[in-house]
Amino acid sequence: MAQILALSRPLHLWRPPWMGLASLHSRSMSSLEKRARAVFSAAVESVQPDIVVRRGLKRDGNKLLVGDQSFTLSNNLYVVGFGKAVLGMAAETERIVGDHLVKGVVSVPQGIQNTLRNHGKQRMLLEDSSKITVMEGAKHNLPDENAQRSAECIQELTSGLTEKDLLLVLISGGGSALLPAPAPPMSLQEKQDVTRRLAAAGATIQELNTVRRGLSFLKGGGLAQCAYPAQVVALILSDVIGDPLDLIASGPTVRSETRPEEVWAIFDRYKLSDSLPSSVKEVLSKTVQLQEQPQEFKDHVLNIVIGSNTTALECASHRACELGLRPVILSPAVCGDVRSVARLYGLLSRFACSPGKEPPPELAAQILQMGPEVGVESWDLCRTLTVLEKERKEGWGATCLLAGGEPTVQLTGRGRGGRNQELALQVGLELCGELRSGAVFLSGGTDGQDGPTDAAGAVTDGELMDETNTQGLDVDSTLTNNDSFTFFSQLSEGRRLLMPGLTGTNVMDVHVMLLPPPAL
Ligand SMILES: Nc1ncnc2c1ncn2[C@@H]1O[C@H](COP(=O)(O)OP(=O)(O)OP(=O)(O)O)[C@@H](O)[C@H]1O
Ligand SMILES: O=C(O)[C@H](O)CO
Repeated sequence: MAQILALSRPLHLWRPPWMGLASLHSRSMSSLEKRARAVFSAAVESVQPDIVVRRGLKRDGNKLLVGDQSFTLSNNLYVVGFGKAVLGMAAETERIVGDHLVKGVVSVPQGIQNTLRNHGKQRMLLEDSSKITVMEGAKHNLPDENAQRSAECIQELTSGLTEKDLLLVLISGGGSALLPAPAPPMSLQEKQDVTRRLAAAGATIQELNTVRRGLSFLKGGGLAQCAYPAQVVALILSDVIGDPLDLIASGPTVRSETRPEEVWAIFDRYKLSDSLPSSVKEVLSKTVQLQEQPQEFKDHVLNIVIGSNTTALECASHRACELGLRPVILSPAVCGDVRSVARLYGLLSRFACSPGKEPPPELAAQILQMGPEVGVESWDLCRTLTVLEKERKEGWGATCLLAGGEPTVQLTGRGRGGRNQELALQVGLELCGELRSGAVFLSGGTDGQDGPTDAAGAVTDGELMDETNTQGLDVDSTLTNNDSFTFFSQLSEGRRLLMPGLTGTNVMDVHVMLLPPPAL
């Protein structure tokens, strides 16, 4: 039972008993902060490329077991892949089924082999004897000539397969830019310009990839079409909310019914329709005759998600239990503006930690009202509130609230930062209200990068403003300039930054909020 210290400060500076003096405070906070970081590390570890491939591919002699299906291996195996995590996926695939592998081609980000080597991630690299050709490209995540050559090699390999062959397709985030195949007569440059303008206009990944599918002959099921009549098995590491098979890397193995009018509607929404090259209009004017697929064509493709944000949160939850925390998963689909998401987390921390027998009655309604704004379903919010209420009453340990997704930031400045660092800062401000509950918040990108910075995210708590004011930093100008990386780099020598380095995986962002029990 925590020692109850006499309330020797004005109420607005009140701190719960477990925080006590500064030295005790830093120790208890470092304990909570260390555990938040450990939970995040467990989340990232659980979706490492080798681990997800081992989870998705089982070997039983000459049988390859994927999901509930079994495929016969007889030196008939081919591998293609494209995405930021695909090199590690290919390395593990070759360790499992390399004895039946004829050949393969993977399209991976420019410079990734050196980066992984420099990060000591040898397990994510192919052996010198590998039968898989590694092709690097798509610098800065933009489709370029190198990536186009990779796509041509992948197309050439898949187009030559027969019904006796088995094609493993490894797919992860960043795959769209690594498999560029503009439908003629569009040029790569024209496709690149359209993609860049749409992203700059604020198009969501769903909109972006719907357009990409409409303008590419390999996306939207085109790759599976090339491989027919070979058996296709796509192993997918999802970096899109809801794990939509037809949108992850623009669904090259998922036949999509992208109609021209869908694409035009997106161009109209972002006011690009009147400034498109004629080649785009020509591609979209070709009426795509979507014949009813023969059943055997549908049967020849198996798409399976082998890792996602949900996977990461479930493993984070187990780690939280091991660390003496009580986990509750809110949702893997958090989205919307970081300010709204921060507001939700602030309300949830008050609901869980405000002193007294019951939470303030108005909080539950305010929290439920925010659901649509941040992409969280009402039943997920109700379930979470029920758990938080129950844990208030039992109050034997801190609650570990887990969530994931991909919030957005309206960029108004030219500073250096990322959505995870900006979210952590905004939540820190929420936690600095009159209730100093001792809550700790962490937001991190599972790929180890947050925006164009070396940080994955940051950790904040109710002491943030005291620390900031003591060190003379200015939060308002930081937020106006979207300069969260500079802010956290300067604050306490950067100790609040999350710096795991390149992780080799990507299942969007993970949010961890540790909520100590309320004082009675
Ligand atoms: N200075 C900044 N402050 C806050 N957010 C920023 C800043 N610069 C960029 N961003 C946000 O970061 C997002 C890009 O994040 P990031 O580079 O981590 O890629 P991503 O969305 O994770 O995609 P991928 O899955 O390919 O890594 C942009 O959508 C932008 O909103
Ligand atoms: O490559 C892409 O399209 C994005 O990472 C979404 O999967």
